[in-house]
Amino acid sequence: MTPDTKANLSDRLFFDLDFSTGAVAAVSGGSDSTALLLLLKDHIDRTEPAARLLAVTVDHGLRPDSADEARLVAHFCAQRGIAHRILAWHGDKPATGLPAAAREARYRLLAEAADAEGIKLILTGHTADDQAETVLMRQARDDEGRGLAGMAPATLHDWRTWIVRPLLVTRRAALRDMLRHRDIGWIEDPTNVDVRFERPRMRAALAQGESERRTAEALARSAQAARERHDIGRRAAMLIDAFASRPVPGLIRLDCDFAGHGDGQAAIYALRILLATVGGMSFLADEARCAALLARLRSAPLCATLSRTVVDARRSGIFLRRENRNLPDPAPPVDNQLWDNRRRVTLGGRITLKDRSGGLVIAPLGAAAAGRAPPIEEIPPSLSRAALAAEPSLWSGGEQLDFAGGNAGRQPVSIVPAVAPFARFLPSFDVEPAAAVAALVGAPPLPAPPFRGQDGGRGWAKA
Ligand SMILES: Nc1ncnc2c1ncn2[C@@H]1O[C@H](COP(=O)(O)OP(=O)(O)OP(=O)(O)O)[C@@H](O)[C@H]1O
Repeated sequence: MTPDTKANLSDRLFFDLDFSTGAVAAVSGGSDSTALLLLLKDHIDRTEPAARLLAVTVDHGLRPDSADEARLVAHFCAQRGIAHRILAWHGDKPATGLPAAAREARYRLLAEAADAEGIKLILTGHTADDQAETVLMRQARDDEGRGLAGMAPATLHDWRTWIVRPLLVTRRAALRDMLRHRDIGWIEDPTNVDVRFERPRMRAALAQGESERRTAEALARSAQAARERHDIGRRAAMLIDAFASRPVPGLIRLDCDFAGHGDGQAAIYALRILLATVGGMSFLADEARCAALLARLRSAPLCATLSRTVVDARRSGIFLRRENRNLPDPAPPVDNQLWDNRRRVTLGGRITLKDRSGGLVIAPLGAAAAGRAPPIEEIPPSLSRAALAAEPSLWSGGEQLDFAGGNAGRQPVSIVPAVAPFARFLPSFDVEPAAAVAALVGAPPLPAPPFRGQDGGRGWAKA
């Protein structure tokens, strides 16, 4: 690859990214993330030399060589004048679900590194080959639905840091050619060929013939599924805007007409998101069960529970509230913790030693305190009280200080609503319904998107 085409490539990959707060590049030292770092450095040097660039390597401590590999990346960065940090994953490593736990820890550490520098953008080196593997793995698991969209071009982490995958449209072979041309080596992670794991198995299977055709087909399928997923999210957001309201914290009311709306598919998607939000679930409510519930809601009053949410349909509306079971036990507030997945807890600067040493706890408001809440017009008091009882409240020595529906901001702890299924990871496909639900439940608005202007063909949904 000539220097000229390299410049073209980096411009095409990064031209629309907002580097105003800088960027963290997630670099494992493999070919993809090494290429990402070089192209990014080249782009920033040429177009935005004042923008900060920080490379971060996570040492998962899962292989004997991992610390040495992280130091190799540090050396590589030092040679090029790129700031670099190594972050180690401490703590217990689970016996099952290790790749998923490692990924969670990796994104948490990357986000902490970005936060510490005031950076709002993290870039990873996922390629078109990774995307094809993801789609084929999901297909092999019989996930024929919207999961076939694969990885989103961007994902919002913890409702505040964007993780962007600018290489998602670029083939690994092209990146490796670029590295070879510049005489730059990379680390081969032995886990990538360890067939005990699903992805290496898929990679090996893909390499066994017709790989180009199968990859191209998988990518086309993914692009189509991404369009469909964005579209249904947009329609679901319209229904949420039009039919849902929040009479009191913890209680969502849907107009009865929602159940009979002509766009049944979007109504099911909206219901899946709303049930997960109200129930504090990190994944959407089951599609088939929501479809059945919606059908029943069309014909009769009912009271049912799904996704930890009580669905109480009456003539005056369809009401959703968190069921009163399995609420979190009273516990001292922890910074950036999700309480019941429904509230984000942030410790303010004014928190004192006494507060920290056990004086403060977060616990459900409970039936007694909820019973004292004033009635709300047109809302059956039994419903609003049951919803309020499951809301978090701040207590000190048995005395109730405030609850999340009140003016919690004046307390040393802020407890703000979160959109449970998207609170940790929000794929860009779902920004429209996430924004609609955030407005509904009083969660903070979404941060500005990571792309400037048009989406550069990434399938990005503008919030
Ligand atoms: N140890 C690491 N340190 C920093 N970044 C990493 C590390 N491992 C992976 N990454 C980042 O994640 C990208 C994808 O890596 P890889 O495909 O190995 O991870 P994955 O677990 O399959 O992906 P995902 O994290 O989305 O599931 C890399 O290109 C790199 O940007």
